[in-house]
Amino acid sequence: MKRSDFVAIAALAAVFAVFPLVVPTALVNIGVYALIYALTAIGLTLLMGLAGQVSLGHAAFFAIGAYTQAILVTRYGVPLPAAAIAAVGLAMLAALLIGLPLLRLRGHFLALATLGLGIVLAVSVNEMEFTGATTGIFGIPKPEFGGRLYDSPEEYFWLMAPIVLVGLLLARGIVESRIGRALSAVNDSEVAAESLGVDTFRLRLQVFVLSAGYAGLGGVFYAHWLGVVSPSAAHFSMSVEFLLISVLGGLGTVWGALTGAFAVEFLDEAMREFIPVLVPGAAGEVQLVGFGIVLVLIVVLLPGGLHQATRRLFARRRPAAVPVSSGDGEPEPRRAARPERGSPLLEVRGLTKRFGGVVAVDDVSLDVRAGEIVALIGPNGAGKTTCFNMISGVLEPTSGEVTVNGVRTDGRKPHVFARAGATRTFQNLQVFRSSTVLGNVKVGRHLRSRAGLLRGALTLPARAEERMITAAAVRCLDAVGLAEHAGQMAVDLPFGLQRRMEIARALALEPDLLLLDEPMAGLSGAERRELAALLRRLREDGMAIVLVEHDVAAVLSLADRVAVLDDGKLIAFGPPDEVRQDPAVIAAYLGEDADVRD
Ligand SMILES: Nc1ncnc2c1ncn2[C@@H]1O[C@H](COP(=O)(O)OP(=O)(O)OP(=O)(O)O)[C@@H](O)[C@H]1O
Repeated sequence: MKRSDFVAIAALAAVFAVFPLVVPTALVNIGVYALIYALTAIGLTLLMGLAGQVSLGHAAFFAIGAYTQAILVTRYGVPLPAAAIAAVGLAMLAALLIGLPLLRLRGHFLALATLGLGIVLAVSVNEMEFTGATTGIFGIPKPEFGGRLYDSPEEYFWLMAPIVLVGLLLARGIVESRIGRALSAVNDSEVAAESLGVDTFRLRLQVFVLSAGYAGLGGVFYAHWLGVVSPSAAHFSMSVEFLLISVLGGLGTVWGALTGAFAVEFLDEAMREFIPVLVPGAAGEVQLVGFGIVLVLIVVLLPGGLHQATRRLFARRRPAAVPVSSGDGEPEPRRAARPERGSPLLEVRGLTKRFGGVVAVDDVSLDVRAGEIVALIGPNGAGKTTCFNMISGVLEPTSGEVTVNGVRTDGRKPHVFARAGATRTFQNLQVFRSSTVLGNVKVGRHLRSRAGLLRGALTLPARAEERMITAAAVRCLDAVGLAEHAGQMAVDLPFGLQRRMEIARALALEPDLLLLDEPMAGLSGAERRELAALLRRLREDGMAIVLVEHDVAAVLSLADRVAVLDDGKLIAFGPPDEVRQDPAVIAAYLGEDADVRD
């Protein structure tokens, strides 16, 4: 986490400390609601901004927290903190049960399911005697700790403020952590992040469960402040309010949850004050319409929320300074030894892919051994990329087997391929657009580091690992001659350098097997020679490399073996000299071109 975060937290702490002293009690009361909703919105901002998932029913988790707290405290006399742990735990459990089946699917299934959950819960609490039906549960006491009763808006504000600040701090920690980096990469290119070992489903599920935990805790504080929990806590309008807070604040940052909460609550209050002045005799509904119009205007004019507006005001241009030296003496985490040279790393058996009537890849079998470069060549549309996609888990084969390092990976997701010790680059570049060159390569260290959600949130235990990740990423950038560009935004690099950055990103994984899809495309002559030299060095180190390449001359001079695909079929597989004289290959692909035969 950045130093500026700690400065911001300290400044906020000071503001929160004096806020109840300098504003009237009625406004402090609004501030209390803002803090309760901010807590909920922090989780929602993480879910929507970081994990790229939408929840339309977050009030359900809020209500689960509020009702559980109310029932445990009023009916069973459970001490407040223990009840709060159970309440938050139950909200998280509900999210786990919903997320497990749904987050495997792409698209807006989670949004729909949470909408459904919200409706089911709102109707259920309204009907069930256990939850007090329409009247809800009364008599929830104000909290009392160490003989101090938190019953006034001022006291309650001071009780909640540190909790919200800690919640923000933890969320910031996650955004800046290994997990945050991986999720941001998923938002930019899911397939590339997966190919570097990021288990998208698992991370999204974790963030969803965490976001429900934040909502559950918001519900706990809501219950104690109101003293009553009624079905309105689970109402759809609550979910909308949480969404508005997150979107208005700005999904790009967890700070947005706090700004959004205060903006929405005070705006709400201002509307109640001013609309009757502007529209005499206006009742509550009209006030809400005005409130809605203002919000729509803000969202339309400021799609990035208040966060974006403040950034436009204060920020000049990124990027922040990034260390470009790898010489900080941090030891590398030990990696299992590379497989012995010549041992089989990739075994492909009978690989076939049909797209409707088209057989793009037809019964291809080949093997690749540690310490060799295999080139996959063939005319346009021969099936090379489809083959790569099946081998790397991006496409499910119609039939056939893929084994990497002894692990069956066919039909599994790309992160399984990565875990088996292999990764790939892409013909159409898959740059993590919202990140720097160094940030891109750091994602490549995902599997070579460990910090999970909790360690990321707590920041400090992950610091040493973060330094190692940076050092290793800089070394990989060095290897492809990009160290001086480390701090630049990846999208600002010219195409050729982006290609090299993708290779550095793949190298950061320290794979045993590296698949490169047209790595020479778009590179200058000098860059091609440098890349060839790098690939030879990697081969010397015992890495196995498979490349699809149209520069046949380069391929024949570089590869140990060449596989030739034509119309989905493997028509030749052997040393370059053999392949270039193969009549079938000459007829299908090489032709009589003197350059190639040279
Ligand atoms: N998603 C798809 N749906 C339908 N057909 C596809 C799909 N992907 C590839 N194909 C077809 O499969 C065949 C092989 O395509 P593929 O992209 O694998 O070839 P390639 O050898 O990589 O070609 P290039 O050198 O042009 O990249 C082509 O006929 C292509 O039209």
